[in-house]
Amino acid sequence: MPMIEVVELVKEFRKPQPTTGRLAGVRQLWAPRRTVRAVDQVGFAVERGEIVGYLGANGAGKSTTIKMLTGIVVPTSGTVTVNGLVPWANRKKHAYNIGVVFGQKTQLWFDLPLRVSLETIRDLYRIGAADYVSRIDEFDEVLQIKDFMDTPIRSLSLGQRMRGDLAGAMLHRPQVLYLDEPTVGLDVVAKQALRDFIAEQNRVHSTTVMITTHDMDDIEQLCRRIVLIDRGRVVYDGDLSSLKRRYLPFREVVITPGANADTAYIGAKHADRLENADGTISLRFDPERTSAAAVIAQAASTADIADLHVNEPKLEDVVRLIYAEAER
Ligand SMILES: Nc1ncnc2c1ncn2[C@@H]1O[C@H](COP(=O)(O)OP(=O)(O)OP(=O)(O)O)[C@@H](O)[C@H]1O
Repeated sequence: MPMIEVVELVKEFRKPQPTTGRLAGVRQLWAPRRTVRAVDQVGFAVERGEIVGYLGANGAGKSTTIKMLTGIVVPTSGTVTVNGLVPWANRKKHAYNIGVVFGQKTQLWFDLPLRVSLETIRDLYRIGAADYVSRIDEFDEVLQIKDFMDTPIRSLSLGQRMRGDLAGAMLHRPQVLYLDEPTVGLDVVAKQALRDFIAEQNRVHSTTVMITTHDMDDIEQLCRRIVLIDRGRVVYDGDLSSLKRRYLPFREVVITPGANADTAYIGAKHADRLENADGTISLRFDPERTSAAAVIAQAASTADIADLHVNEPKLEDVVRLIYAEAER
């Protein structure tokens, strides 16, 4: 049985029609309501131990889906089971199965030191004293939370707070971890610590992870599988490399000609030739028709080459393309 199973999930909200002109804000209160379908027949299954990137443009329906998976929001129709439980119907039992981190807001007690927040979580989940100590030691190895255990949450830097939040979310060893924009606003060092921690929890404890993020490095480093939604519907579900191939099927060899090379002859079969402003020449090819090795060998036989490199499609470009399509 999959760890997370989502079938024909729908969530509709009633929203006032947008109003414009004078006193628009006040008139909005009486504006007729319309139904917005934030999540539209979404379905997917996640196996234990998978890390899935749940992606989509702003307003695509990511957070609403995660809220239904965590049990905070009840769907309009459709079913969800997480480790065999319906999240909104079995809230208490379900809470033991999941950990949640929202990058935008903390789950910890703002005025209390991290230590007190973690001890409160320990007591809420009835974690034994020895387990608590060993888990804090384990978390500290990557997150270095012991450095600021006695600082109130409100005085922590964002990076420290997020490390504390992750420790709090994983303290009861949940089977599933939901992360909503976990690295937003963090510096590179803090981002890396978070990613290392998530990868390690997944590797050591087979924690199933669902992550929404606009940070493509999070995805590249953590997720092999992507579920992409657009206007509430799943438009792609598969591995990262196929996603790149589907949206950016071309690769290119970029050649810097030698000083005396006759650039007019640089080319290769099954490759389109583009002259770049910096004097380099791109040979763009479809990997289904030819290979980088063949393109390089032919180009090298046509002229003297000073340097070359192969450009792989970047996830960032793929996602930019998809999000731009979604906005049209
Ligand atoms: N409580 C709510 N009441 C009314 N409409 C809502 C509510 N929550 C979400 N929506 C609407 O549902 C749609 C999807 O929103 P959602 O927050 O799930 O998107 P998202 O993909 O998480 O976007 P973002 O990346 O901007 O967080 C949007 O049109 C949003 O305005």
